[in-house]
Amino acid sequence: MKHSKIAIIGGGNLGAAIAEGLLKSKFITPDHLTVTRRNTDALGTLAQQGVHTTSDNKKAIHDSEVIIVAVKPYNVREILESLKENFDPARHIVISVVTGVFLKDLQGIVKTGVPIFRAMPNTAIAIQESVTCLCHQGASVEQVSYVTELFDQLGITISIDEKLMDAATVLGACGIAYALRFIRASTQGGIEIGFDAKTANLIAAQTVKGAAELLLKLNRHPEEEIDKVTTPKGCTIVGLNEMEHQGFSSSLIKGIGASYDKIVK
Ligand SMILES: NC(=O)C1=CN([C@@H]2O[C@H](COP(=O)(O)OP(=O)(O)OC[C@H]3O[C@@H](n4cnc5c(N)ncnc54)[C@H](O)[C@@H]3O)[C@@H](O)[C@H]2O)C=CC1
Ligand SMILES: O=C(O)[C@@H]1CCC=N1
Repeated sequence: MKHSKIAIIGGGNLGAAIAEGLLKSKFITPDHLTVTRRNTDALGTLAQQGVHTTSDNKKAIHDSEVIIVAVKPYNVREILESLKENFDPARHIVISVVTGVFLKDLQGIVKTGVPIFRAMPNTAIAIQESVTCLCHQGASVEQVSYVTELFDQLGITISIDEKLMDAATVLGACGIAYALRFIRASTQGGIEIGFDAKTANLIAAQTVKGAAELLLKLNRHPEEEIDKVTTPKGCTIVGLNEMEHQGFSSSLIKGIGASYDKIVK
């Protein structure tokens, strides 16, 4: 599978981000990658790098072995059903990043026998910093290893039970927006206490990056690192406690629950 050609059906926010990440990682050369979209003008940046861009999904599938489906959940059935006869179970694998659409549903709309993966990355895949949760049905050991290697190039990959895929969507994919909102709020606070917006944003973003790296690189628990910052009677604990009085952790937990309910209910 190593030198397989890849087609991304639906070069929108996530599909284009996956393409960018694949190119940056050099997992694939531009001439082995096709990205489709109804309006291909929006794929100009990829086309300039040598990626095939087209609105012809049938040709994209014909020219590729690995088909990444990145269209909206309400479009996926109609699009895949119209392409059913273009799949060859002996040649193709499908990777769906579509939220809330189960392997068993995909199995019913993709041609019988085609191995199917569900992947849940986030938009940091464009810079090879995604966390991608993965599950599959009907794939060989070689295919699983290929797909894992593909997403490993684009961040970290975690193999999960499909029943956790909705939770992965919320924590990992929606999580990018939650984290960015935290940075935006920090920036606004930073401006109130004296920084210009650009400097405040830089300090807030690098601080979040540093905090995350303390956990990822040193394998620490958040509270262990928080203890090191909270001087007794100091300013950090006063700020943190005020945030908690205002519902900081509670609002985040409730927001995660609300996002989850939106997918599953
Ligand atoms: N945006 C995100 O952060 C994440 C999105 N997802 C999932 O990925 C999927 C795509 O999401 P987005 O990229 O945000 O949506 P999007 O709307 O930006 O992208 C979908 C693209 O599909 C294209 N499209 C529609 N019909 C088509 C057709 N017949 N042939 C080819 N292309 C067609 C649209 O023009 C659009 O560019 C969704 O199912 C979403 O739930 C999953 C994880 C994260
Ligand atoms: O908000 C959404 O529906 C999609 C799923 C994960 C990220 N964006």
